[in-house]
Amino acid sequence: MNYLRLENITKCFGSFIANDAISLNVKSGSIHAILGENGAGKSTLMNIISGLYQPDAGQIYLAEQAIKITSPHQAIKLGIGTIHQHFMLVPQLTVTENIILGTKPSWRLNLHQKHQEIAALSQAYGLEIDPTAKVENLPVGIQQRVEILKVLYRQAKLLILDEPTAVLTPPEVKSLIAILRQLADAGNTIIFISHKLDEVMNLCDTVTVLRQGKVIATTATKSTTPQKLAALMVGKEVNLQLNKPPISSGEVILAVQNLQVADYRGITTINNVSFELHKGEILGVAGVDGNGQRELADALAGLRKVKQGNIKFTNQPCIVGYIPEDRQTMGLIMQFSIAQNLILKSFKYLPFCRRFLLQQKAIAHHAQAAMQEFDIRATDKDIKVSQLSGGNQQKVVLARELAREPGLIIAMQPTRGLDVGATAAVHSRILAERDRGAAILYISTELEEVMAMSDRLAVIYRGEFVAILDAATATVAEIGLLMAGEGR
Ligand SMILES: Nc1ncnc2c1ncn2[C@@H]1O[C@H](COP(=O)(O)OP(=O)(O)OP(=O)(O)O)[C@@H](O)[C@H]1O
Repeated sequence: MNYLRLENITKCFGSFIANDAISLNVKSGSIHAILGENGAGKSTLMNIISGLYQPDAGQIYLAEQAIKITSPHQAIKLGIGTIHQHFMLVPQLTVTENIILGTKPSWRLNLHQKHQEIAALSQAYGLEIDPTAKVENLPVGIQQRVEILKVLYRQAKLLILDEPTAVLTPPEVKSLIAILRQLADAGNTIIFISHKLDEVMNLCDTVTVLRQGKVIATTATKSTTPQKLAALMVGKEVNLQLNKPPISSGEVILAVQNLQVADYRGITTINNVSFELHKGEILGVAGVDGNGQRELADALAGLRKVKQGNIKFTNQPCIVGYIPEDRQTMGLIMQFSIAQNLILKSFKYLPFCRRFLLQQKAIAHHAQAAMQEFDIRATDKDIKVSQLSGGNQQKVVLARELAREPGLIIAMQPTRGLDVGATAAVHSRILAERDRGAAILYISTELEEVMAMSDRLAVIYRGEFVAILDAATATVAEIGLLMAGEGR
């Protein structure tokens, strides 16, 4: 039986057709993947199913009943639970408060009891969390868990997960996959949006590929391959192999000695970190999310105070390109246009500013060139970045940070949310920066990615570099142990 059936769903933004007569059958108790390039229309479609957007045309059937989903609240009442790509949490509230927010309160709210309930729920699903912690103080990976628990708390029958593994560590991904299989076996229906083809192949029963707002194909995962899926998404063959030229590194660009950095609470989260980074070299930082990566990156970018130790740039001045972990709060001004975001670090200088006046022609020209080079898909350079798909927002950050030919690049999860084609493009672009002579710190929780990209690989655990290894000879097993605080 089809649990969800979409018939000719169409959604336009102005003259742009984001979803073009999409028809889709999602079987009851199945895990159904939706694949597509950045901007293909996946999130728009999911926003329609979760009641955030109203379609301009088409019909939705739930358990073969024609329905209208007029609001997110109604979607929840219908048993549709969505975990969005960008979190929908209230940062100032605690984990428990976020989870119970919007649910029907009993006549007297017993927060202590609710904390216990959430703790039990999180333990039952292996998603450990402190129910009393404030969400704004949690790392991205943990915030994701809150989103998942929020949906599970509401006992949704149809779960929509928009790139849920993008922020999870390999063990967390493994446990999430097991949870999702378990939920599907128990009769829940799951829609899974991901750019990770291996995950789709491992987890999902069926996959639908979207391209430019249209359904291109629907197929059983067992009768396809990652290569075929990539080609369907992009419309041409994609090389999924990384082509890395041999390293030719030079002088030391950055020397870090006994670095100590505290987090927002004053608690030391980077301790005794020392390393050197050379011209033309990629030093990877592998580690489980929340082990001090964010504080390290912020300190190197000059955004966080150094408690002890020192950071020395040997060539002064050194332009630093910083690709932060969270593009929406740290990387972009969401209400600014693409063109404005692209000059945030250079608007004071020529050719963008002359005699205190912004030079609109130069800004427009720069935006057009960057959009072409980084394949930023948008109808116009002047649209707000809030209207871009997640992947295209990330490309705006990359385009801005790499434009000034930085001597040091700090890249934190630079391919998060990018489709296979865009990921391959970012990898080759960062490798080209390395060949140009940039020193690159590549921080990622994606172990295979960081191993493939790096020349040397530092493993971070509880704020310390527990080892710096040659990436060519290090093994996944060895790094996995070090990441877990063992095998030192
Ligand atoms: N509110 C909006 N206003 C205008 N255009 C929009 C809006 N939301 C989405 N779009 C456009 O619709 C298209 C589809 O976007 P959508 O977010 O659905 O893509 P996606 O497949 O989820 O991409 P990604 O993988 O990058 O998240 C994009 O070109 C985007 O710019």
